[in-house]
Amino acid sequence: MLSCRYSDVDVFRRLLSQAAPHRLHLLGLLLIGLLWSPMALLAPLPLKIAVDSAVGAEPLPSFLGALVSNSSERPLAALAVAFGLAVALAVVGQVRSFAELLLRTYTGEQLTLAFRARLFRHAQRLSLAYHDRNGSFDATHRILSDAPCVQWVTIYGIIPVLAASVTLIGMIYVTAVIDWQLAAVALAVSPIIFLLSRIHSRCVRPCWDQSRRLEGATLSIVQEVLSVLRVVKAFGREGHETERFARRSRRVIATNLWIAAINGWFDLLKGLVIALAAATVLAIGVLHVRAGILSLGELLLVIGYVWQILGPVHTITNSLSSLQVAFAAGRRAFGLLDQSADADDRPDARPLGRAAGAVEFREVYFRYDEGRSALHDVSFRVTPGTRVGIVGPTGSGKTTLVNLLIRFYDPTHGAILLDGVDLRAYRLADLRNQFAIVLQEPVLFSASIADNIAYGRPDATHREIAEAAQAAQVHEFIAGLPEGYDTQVGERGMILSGGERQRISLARAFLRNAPILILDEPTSSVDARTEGAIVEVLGRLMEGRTTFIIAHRLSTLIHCDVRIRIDHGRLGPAEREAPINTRPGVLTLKGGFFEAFGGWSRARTVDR
Ligand SMILES: Nc1ncnc2c1ncn2[C@@H]1O[C@H](COP(=O)(O)OP(=O)(O)OP(=O)(O)O)[C@@H](O)[C@H]1O
Repeated sequence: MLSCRYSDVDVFRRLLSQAAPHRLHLLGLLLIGLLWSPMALLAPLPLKIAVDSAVGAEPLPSFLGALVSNSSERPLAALAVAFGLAVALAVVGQVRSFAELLLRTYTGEQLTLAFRARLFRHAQRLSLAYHDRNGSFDATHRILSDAPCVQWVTIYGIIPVLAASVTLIGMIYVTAVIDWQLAAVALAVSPIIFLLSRIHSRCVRPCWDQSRRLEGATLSIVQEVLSVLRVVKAFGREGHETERFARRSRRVIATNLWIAAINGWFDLLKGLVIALAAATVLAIGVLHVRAGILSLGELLLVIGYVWQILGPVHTITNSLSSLQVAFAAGRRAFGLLDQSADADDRPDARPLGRAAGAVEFREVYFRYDEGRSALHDVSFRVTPGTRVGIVGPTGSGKTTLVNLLIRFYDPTHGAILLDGVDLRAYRLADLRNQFAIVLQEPVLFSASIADNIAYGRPDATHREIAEAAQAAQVHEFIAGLPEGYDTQVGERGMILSGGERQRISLARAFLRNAPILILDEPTSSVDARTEGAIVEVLGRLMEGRTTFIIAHRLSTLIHCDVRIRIDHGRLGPAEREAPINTRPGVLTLKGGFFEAFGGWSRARTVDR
């Protein structure tokens, strides 16, 4: 499993370095947390003063004794001191909590945002093969649900543990000064509690890993169904999908129940140890009061401190066990981050300005993961500006061929050359800049029409956007909309018709002005009338660009110079009627090697 190879220490170390840029905020939080320590030490004091000096006849503690000179006023003054101290402690405590809440929320959100952004950036760089294998929701879940682990570990893990540790030391010291025997009893439980916590963490760790994994898989059903809701509704499968979701959810519930049972058992054990310690302290304390070693107020003070000692021990052990869920999430997040990106640039990767557009496939073989071969010994060459139609039965490898050209995947064997250089030798970003893509199902984003057209060239001016829209014959339609180019198209452009969406994506390709054009069945989702208009636009778009157009309809191939056929991943024989256009273009076959030279005359092609 992708995420299980990291130890808790690895995850902890890496989360700390992820949080490092916010160390000042975290330090502030720690200081505010440490304020808790003196306040906890002072908390039982009003009760001691009230019992010993207001009810009883003990003098006030020396640092307060100077405030009261007349002994007849002492009970009243002691009561006033106890009252004032209780209110002051409560107010300071509330102010401290308020400041802590604000700083904790701010820092927590910043930490999560930074980690999410890092994961999101990396998820976009991962290969399509990774996303094909794991499903897109897997990454979504890691980005949204697992990224907060960075704040769980730092803000809800380390800081409470450090603050509680300091409080613990203070409490033990003060208790020991008052009555060392009671302090020793309280202290004796700590190792037992820590031991129980350690066993607890070991038991619960694999369960949390499983729970996070199952939760991701369950939520992926929601994502899948909502993204294809039209189909689900059309087939009336809402009930089935709900049941599928419920079935997976039941497994999550079972795992979480198991975790709750483990937590419950260990809490019970820890509670029992703590209760035994508190009862022992009470019994010894009462004996000490009877023996005159302690006053009643001091006993109450010590009992207060003993609870305060056990409180931090509880906080520390609880924080340590709840860190397990954070570590499980961290393992998943780093599992994603450690996947190597798409296609990493070689150290000596060469820059590429604007390619001429000569493309060569040289004995290319390709298979997806463990699957069967998708391309088999494909070799052909086209000169710049050649318009290549790609035909073949469904599943024959047409899309795979263009996916390799864009370097969505690398060939398993062989090479693809652009302008005579292996694609892998170029900087990936520069290489991808050479392409404009128009897909069968146009992809629009939930933004304005202008933003959608400028997607491939965000720096384009309004005028350039309008010119591209004119070239794609969609300007008039856009101009007629109440908000024109600022019209928001909704999620995936759903407020527009298929033909309108396709023209906008053609405008995007015009604006991109790339030397190589990839068209994947660009007319298959529109009606015959729209198709005619789009084919005309395509003709202009292809001019001067090396074009690969996948099509089933012959009418879409009308502007092609050559046509190649793929069958079961192999390049088929040349199509006799291939060069449909009058543009110079020719096909030759040399054994298995298929070439298309734009410079040859059409006459020779026909003669062949
Ligand atoms: N992501 C993938 N993972 C595994 N196998 C895949 C993947 N994509 C495609 N294939 C397989 O590779 C082969 C070629 O698929 P490809 O999509 O290239 O065919 P195509 O000719 O474009 O089909 P169509 O005309 O139906 O779009 C098919 O057998 C297909 O099942």
